[in-house]
Amino acid sequence: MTTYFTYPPVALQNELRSIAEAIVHPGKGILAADESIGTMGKRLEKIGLQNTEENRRKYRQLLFTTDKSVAQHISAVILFHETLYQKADDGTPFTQLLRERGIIPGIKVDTGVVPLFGSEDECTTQGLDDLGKRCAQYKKDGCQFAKWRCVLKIGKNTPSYQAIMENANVLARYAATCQANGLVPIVEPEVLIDGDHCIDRCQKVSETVLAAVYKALNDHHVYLEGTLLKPNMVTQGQAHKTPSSSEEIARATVTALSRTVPAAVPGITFLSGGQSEEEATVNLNAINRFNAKKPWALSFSYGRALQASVLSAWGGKDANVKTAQMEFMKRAKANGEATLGKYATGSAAGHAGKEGLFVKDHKY
Ligand SMILES: O=P(O)(O)OC[C@H]1O[C@](O)(COP(=O)(O)O)[C@@H](O)[C@@H]1O
Repeated sequence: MTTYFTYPPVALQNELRSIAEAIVHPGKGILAADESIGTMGKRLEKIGLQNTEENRRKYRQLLFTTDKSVAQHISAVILFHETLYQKADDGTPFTQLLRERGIIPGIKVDTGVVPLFGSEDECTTQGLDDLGKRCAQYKKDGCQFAKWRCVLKIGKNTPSYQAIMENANVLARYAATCQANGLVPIVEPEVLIDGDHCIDRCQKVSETVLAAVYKALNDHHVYLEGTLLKPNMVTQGQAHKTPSSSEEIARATVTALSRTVPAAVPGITFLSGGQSEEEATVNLNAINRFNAKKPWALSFSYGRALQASVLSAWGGKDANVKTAQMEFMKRAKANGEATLGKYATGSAAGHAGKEGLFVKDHKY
């Protein structure tokens, strides 16, 4: 086995590291607004809107024209390809709106999940073929980071060796390609919440998956200081009978991460994965309050848990835009406080309340 390789140039290392560190600045986290067209359709359907390009544009405009003070809690936004090139009503490109607010634009670069042949309904994520070319273009167009999501499922026999190894390797190839083009890769191996498993099983699966991911990142010479991890929190399955407390979730999550994620990684930005807005905030707060060795920033990269109240307050009506933006501010502030372990439970009641955001058998 050869261990020879060349380090990326120092200037590239510094650039990647400083982008990653800015994203996980204390008190801040990421808005994941990169829902693919299909997923966005499901969100819009809930408020009675058609999944048209114009409705998707109007919704993202609402988010990105929120008062500039939102940048006290939101450091970065993940965009979908279509959104990156859209403009506000007055012609201002969305990327400019974000930059004016001091928010770093990023881009989802995977092209979705596909089944793994011969597996028990497991999948891998595709999009590697022209990734280098797309990353180079996205960097020119103002993106500073990228995201790629892999999905692992807990079942009696899953995740399988095949799924763990394939997804770890594809994440590593993606991460290396991003770094070669000046983009910080957000590495997202999501262990789904679907199932009736207990929290211990989720912890063991998360540890096994993360250990494989970091082995693959090392094999592919990925510069860890210029990466971020976007994992699931360690929780019981959605259909498990007894719920875990936020302290139990914090203990299991921090334990799994400390066993597998190198200290060189600057930050861990959790996905919300179907938790309600309040649960996602309370659990992040508990994770940050949990007393243990935690060498990385622990923050958020929430999609549903930052947007459920915004969407329901908006309801597709121009007259509700300001109220919906207030909801966004409220959740951003609450999660910002949670990154510091300073969120007071229940202090940011939202329009969507404690509504569960889990989508059973969702085909990602
Ligand atoms: O549209 P897709 O590809 O299904 O993406 C699903 C969503 O999952 C995420 O990775 C995490 O979102 P949640 O916080 O809602 O779990 C988002 O970044 C993304 O929008």
